[in-house]
Amino acid sequence: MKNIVILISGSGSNMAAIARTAQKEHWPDKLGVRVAAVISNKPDAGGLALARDFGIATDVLSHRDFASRETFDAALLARIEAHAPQLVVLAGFMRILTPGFVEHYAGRLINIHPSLLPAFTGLHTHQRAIDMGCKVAGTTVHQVTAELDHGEILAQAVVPVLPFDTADTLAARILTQEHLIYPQAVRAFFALKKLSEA
Ligand SMILES: Nc1nc2c(c(=O)[nH]1)N[C@@H](CN(C=O)c1ccc(C(=O)N[C@@H](CCC(=O)O)C(=O)O)cc1)CN2
Ligand SMILES: NCC(=O)N[C@@H]1O[C@H](COP(=O)([O-])[O-])[C@@H](O)[C@H]1O
Repeated sequence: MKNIVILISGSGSNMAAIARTAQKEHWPDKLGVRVAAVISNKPDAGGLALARDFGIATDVLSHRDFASRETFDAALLARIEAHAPQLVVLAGFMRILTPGFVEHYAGRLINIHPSLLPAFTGLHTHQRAIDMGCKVAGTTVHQVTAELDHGEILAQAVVPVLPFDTADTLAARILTQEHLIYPQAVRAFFALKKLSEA
């Protein structure tokens, strides 16, 4: 069985979209792939309850309990390794990961970012797009590298920015697209991996 570990910090709707797709498409039986665990750096992340509803193991490791990014990342890596993942998925995980952590998972660590990278790296992407007068916005699935939001782009989806959009209305429109492209990107990762091993 090939394991996926998903890291979250909040509501976990992208995690749930992946778990729901895995369930609906019978990934464990058909692909030999399963979501083995969901790990949050926030004890109150709503996504933890969602994961439990899917019968997925959950874990919490608060970054506040560590003196440095490096020590947090080392402890996080140990928790992830307990599930021996072939793929680590960041889904609303809101911590910048250290180069050592990223190096360990190079090529099998992905993220979804709510902008059309390379535009609007970092935070508050929706408001920044509105403030700039963008007519389109969107979301990007990318490989995670040490440089924030700069890894190889794997998938993107575009949405219109409407005249009276707020950050919340734009975020909701983007989220709908994220729930479609992220599960597809995860499935494609394993399909490509299978082809490369053939
Ligand atoms: N080394 C990398 N780490 C992470 C990446 C990446 O590409 N390389 N992607 C991010 C996800 N992300 C945007 O998609 C992102 C997450 C968090 C932050 C950030 O500034 N975090 C602050 C804390 C913010 C908070 O706790 O609310 C921080 O870590 O100090 C920017 C972009 C995941 N990690
Ligand atoms: N920089 C990272 C970032 O902002 N990620 C964004 O957080 C949301 C998570 O929602 P979810 O917790 O419901 O999946 C998603 O829109 C994702 O693109």
